[in-house]
Amino acid sequence: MASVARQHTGLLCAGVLLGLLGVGASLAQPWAIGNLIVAAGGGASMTGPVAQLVGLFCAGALFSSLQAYVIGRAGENIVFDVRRILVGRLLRADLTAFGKESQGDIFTRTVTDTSLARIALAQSLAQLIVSGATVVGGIVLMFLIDLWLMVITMGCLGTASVVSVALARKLRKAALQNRDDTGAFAGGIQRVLSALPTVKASRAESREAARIGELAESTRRSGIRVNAYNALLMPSMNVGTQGALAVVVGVGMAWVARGEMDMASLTTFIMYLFQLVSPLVMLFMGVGQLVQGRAAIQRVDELARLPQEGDTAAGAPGPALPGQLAPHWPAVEFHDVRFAYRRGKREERTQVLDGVSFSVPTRGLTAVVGPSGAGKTTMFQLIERFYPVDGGLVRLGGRDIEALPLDTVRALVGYVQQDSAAMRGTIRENLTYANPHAGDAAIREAVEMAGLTSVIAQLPRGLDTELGDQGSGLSGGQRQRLCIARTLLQQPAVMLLDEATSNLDSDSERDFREVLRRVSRHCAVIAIAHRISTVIDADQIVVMEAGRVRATGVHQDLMERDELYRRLAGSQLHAEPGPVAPAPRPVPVEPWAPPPSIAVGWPSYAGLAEQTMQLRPVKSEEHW
Ligand SMILES: Nc1ncnc2c1ncn2[C@@H]1O[C@H](COP(=O)(O)OP(=O)(O)OP(=O)(O)O)[C@@H](O)[C@H]1O
Repeated sequence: MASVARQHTGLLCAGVLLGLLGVGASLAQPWAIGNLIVAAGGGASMTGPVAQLVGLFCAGALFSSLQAYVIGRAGENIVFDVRRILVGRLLRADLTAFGKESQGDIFTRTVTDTSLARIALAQSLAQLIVSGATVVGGIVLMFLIDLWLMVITMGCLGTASVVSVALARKLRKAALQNRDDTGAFAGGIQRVLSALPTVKASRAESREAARIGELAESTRRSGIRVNAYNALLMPSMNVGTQGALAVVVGVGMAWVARGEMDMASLTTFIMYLFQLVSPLVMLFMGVGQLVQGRAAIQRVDELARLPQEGDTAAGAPGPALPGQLAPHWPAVEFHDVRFAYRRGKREERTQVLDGVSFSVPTRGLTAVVGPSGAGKTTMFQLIERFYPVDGGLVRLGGRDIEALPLDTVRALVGYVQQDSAAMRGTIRENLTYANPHAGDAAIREAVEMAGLTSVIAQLPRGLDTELGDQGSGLSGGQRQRLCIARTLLQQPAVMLLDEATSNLDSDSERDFREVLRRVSRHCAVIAIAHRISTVIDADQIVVMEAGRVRATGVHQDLMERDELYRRLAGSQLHAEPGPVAPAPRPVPVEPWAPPPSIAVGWPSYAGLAEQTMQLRPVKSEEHW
């Protein structure tokens, strides 16, 4: 934050300069009043002193309002830059580090803490400088009027300052605690709001209300502590100035009575003392705000230091587009890959992949099956390079993915996640998310391929229908197909489908198998499937168990030689109603011709759609 603030030094300095000019105008006012008293007492013309006074009033008002505007503007510029940088760093954050943070706390740091930091960096800092200058200027002028009255004043104010500094220290600690408590409260709210149906279905409203109530209570307690220290800070200064005023008036009047001081000097001194009260209060208010702001700045800086995805190959030269994936290399290869997740602040390791090796050809359907927790999704996340491998090698088109720019890896690989992530926004925005330049014809065809045409036709605003958070407004199956269409529009070289058929009924699943077959003629499709029937005719099936590849082969082959596969397939194929699954049929792989670029890497959608038009129209939403 400090480095961002430094970029706005010009505006900040201009604000401070205007403030100092305002200070000069205010400090000259008692002197002008002194002149007025002398002129009135001596019977001289008062026009000059009155004009002086009016000029100083106007200049003071003008400079202080200009200062407020300029400083406010600098503050907004600083917070804008900080938020822009923060958002960029959050979106590029390393997933392991990101996963350790509470999203509610991240939200609080990005929105509220940046605002508090703005107040501290711009307003409070300027207030401190300007008020400090007023106090110092006032003290010097008072010193010139009378040394001993000044010593009395400094004694009272000094005592009050010692108390105030001690209070400011305590205030900072309390403010930091309060910011952390507010972050935890926001995290609690975010946690339940993102799972509201689960909360209701589990009848956990009261429990959650109590839990969040406790977080709110902690925030209240630390907030009260902040207020208490804040409340003590200003009066401690006020007591000092009031004490000084009482002593100065008493002693000064005695000196005037004895003829040791003239009335005009005492009046000017007292006016300076009065003038000190407000800047002193502002000074300590500024200290309070700055102290609270420092706590916020500390939290913003911590967030900005979130580790980033390492793009070791960001500037690496060389081929990057699908058209340049060497045809003689497999699309994806795993060589003895080992990987462990790191959990919690202590980075405890959970070994998930333990020497995984297999390869996927540039065309055709590869299915990955295995019991829950075997590491199938993790494998996909490594292909997307969400995490670096701990050992071994993942290759894409024959190249180590660590040596490819991240952007290229993610352009080459399309990923339909297990939980079908859709977002708030229109259906069109969701569809074109990975390819914002997709035209209407391409959208229509991707929608047709994913079997969404009739669903969208029934919506009043069609593609422009707004979806709620996480794509609410569509059924689970429709959301899943929306994500498939989105990935189709991306035209990837490798398409990863994680349980993409889990929400489809058996008729729709049959149609989807047909789509898979079509798509797999144009790119490598890797599909995780719990339903063996979806991938029974895959060109290759990889059986995973406990982080290892147990066997690879085609259905019939695996039925004969792998016990786990036989068990998985046997229980499902016998348990599932409907027609017996067809015998494995190798997919005819079309001769490969390297497409020139990602944009044209796929054949025209028209061709693909023509072959898949026979997708069964959806009769009702329930069927999906
Ligand atoms: N972000 C994470 N942090 C820590 N451990 C994780 C994380 N994600 C997954 N795991 C662990 O890794 C293991 C493998 O998970 P993964 O999701 O890859 O399994 P899977 O085979 O896809 O399971 P399923 O078929 O149920 O989706 C599990 O034991 C899980 O607990």
